Amino acid sequence: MDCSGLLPSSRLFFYQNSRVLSSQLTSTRRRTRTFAALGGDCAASVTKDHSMMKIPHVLTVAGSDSGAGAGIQADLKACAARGVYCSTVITAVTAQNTVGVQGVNIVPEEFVAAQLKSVLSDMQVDVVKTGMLPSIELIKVLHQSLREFPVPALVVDPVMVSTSGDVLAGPSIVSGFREDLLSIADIVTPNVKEASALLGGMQLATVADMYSAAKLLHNLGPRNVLVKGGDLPDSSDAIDIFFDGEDFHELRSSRVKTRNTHGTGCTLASCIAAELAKGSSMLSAVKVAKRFVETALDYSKDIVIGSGPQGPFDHLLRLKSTSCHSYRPDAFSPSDLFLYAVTDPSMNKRWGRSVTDAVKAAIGGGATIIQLREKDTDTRDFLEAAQACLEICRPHGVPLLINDRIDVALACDADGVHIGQSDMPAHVARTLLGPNKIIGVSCKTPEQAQQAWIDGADYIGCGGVYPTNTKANNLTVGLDGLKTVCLSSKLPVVAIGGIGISNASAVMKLNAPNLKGVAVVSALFDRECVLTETKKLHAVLTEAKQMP
Ligand SMILES: Nc1ncnc2c1ncn2[C@@H]1O[C@H](COP(=O)(O)OP(=O)(O)OP(=O)(O)O)[C@@H](O)[C@H]1O
Ligand SMILES: Cc1ncc(CO)c(N)n1
Ligand SMILES: [Mg+2]
Repeated sequence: MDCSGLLPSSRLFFYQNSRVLSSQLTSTRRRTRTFAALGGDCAASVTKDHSMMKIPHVLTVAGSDSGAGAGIQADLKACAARGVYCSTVITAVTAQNTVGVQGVNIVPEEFVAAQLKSVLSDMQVDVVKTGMLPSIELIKVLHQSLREFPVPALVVDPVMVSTSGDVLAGPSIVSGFREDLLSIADIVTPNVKEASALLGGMQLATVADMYSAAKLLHNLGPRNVLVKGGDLPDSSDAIDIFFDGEDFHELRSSRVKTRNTHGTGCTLASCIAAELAKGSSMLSAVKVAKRFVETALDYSKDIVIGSGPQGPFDHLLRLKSTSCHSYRPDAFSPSDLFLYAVTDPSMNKRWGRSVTDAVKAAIGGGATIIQLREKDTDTRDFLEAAQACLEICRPHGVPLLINDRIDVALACDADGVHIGQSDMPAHVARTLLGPNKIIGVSCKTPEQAQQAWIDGADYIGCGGVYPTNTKANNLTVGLDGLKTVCLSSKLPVVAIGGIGISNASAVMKLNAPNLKGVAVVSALFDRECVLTETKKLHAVLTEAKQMP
């Protein structure tokens, strides 16, 4: 199919030769035989407007993996994880899973050409990364497109054999790589089997062989070579050999013990491309990419996806925290504020109990949300306490919030934070924590409540309602102040400050529809039996709720 039919011809003409040079790729040493980039015109004028932002852009030309561990899907995830835009030209659709490759359907040449033209004629691609190129004809199509639409850099991952041993591009492809792509590649990244195939079947069994292969491959024309040793037999480290034509670098990382290594090669190449698009030098791009793969493998070593011998890993380092053990279906429900327990290390110390025992007892008594307020606790101890408390809270579906410390909340993947007026602004916390975490803000006035809403908070903590010893120099707002804040905001409110069994009912009788509960410290934790006190308070609140 001819894609020019899709565009008005004048527009197509307009787009031809539209290129913006970005990053230092263009200013670094480039051989004349690599693609010379053309100067700007219409697209350049767009990016000259300083209110517009040029986004680093990788185009991957690769195959689809239905299991989404490798190929196009790995490339998209790797670029997303590295903060780079990724467009996609699909060369083949594979039926693939953790067992192996069950089928390959090659996309017709004309349609690969059409995809290439669509992307390259319009979008400002910084780096093209190639993966599965299953026929010599497709290599020719790519070569031709890159002539027509030059790009600043080309990363060639010469995909031939997957780690599962399945052939993704037959031996006839070798001449295509050698004749058309290697000479224009800024880097080529074969695994040991692919390096062997590109070198006519050379034996590659040791690290020394990888050095020799890197040198011989460099003679075929790429500016840099990375021979990847992920599949090197009998090696306890994951060793890759980088050669830039002058110096060798032996890049080592510890070998992560995991079955989840499907797509490491695609990910590594995409990550190299992403770093280049951001302006990195080649060696630092390769080092960052290798560290990224190692980190992602280590994070994902225990996850189970599929039943075959080789599983995918988690590029975004997110899946474990949303697994069935720890997933709370609702990010935040205002009814969680009903009986809000706030811990205090000095009270726990006074009564000789650990924070975990305190949290267990509070949940046992009916607390609906827990806030860890570990003032003056070392960061390391705070994090350990938070991790231990999360293990208690999660099975009960009780959210755990961290007071003040966004870093601790992020580190332990807590359910959210509670922040005061002098802590980090709520909108910054929201950016750091993402859309799903709970953010509560202490407010004493309608203005502060308004700001909390604007900043994306989930609830307001309003107080001190009554005088309290827990917080020094705390201004008491009283029931009137609480009511004013409740009426001024759409956000759910929890009342705090000097509230206990004797006065909780009076607070709830305020009858503001968005007043959802009370937060308590001393009334639960400065007592001998947390369980009993929590139960009593729960009963009082339940009764108050039932009153007309
Ligand atoms: N178990 C592991 N632990 C740490 N790093 C690894 C491991 N396995 C592979 N790597 C690294 O991952 C990168 C990709 O290497 P590998 O040799 O597996 O590529 P590949 O065979 O092309 O991958 P695939 O075909 O699975 O996409 C290399 O940097 C390699 O060192
Ligand atoms: C589509 C595709 N590309 C690359 C690889 C290499 O891992 C794979 N398994 N599948
Ligand atoms: Mg591998």
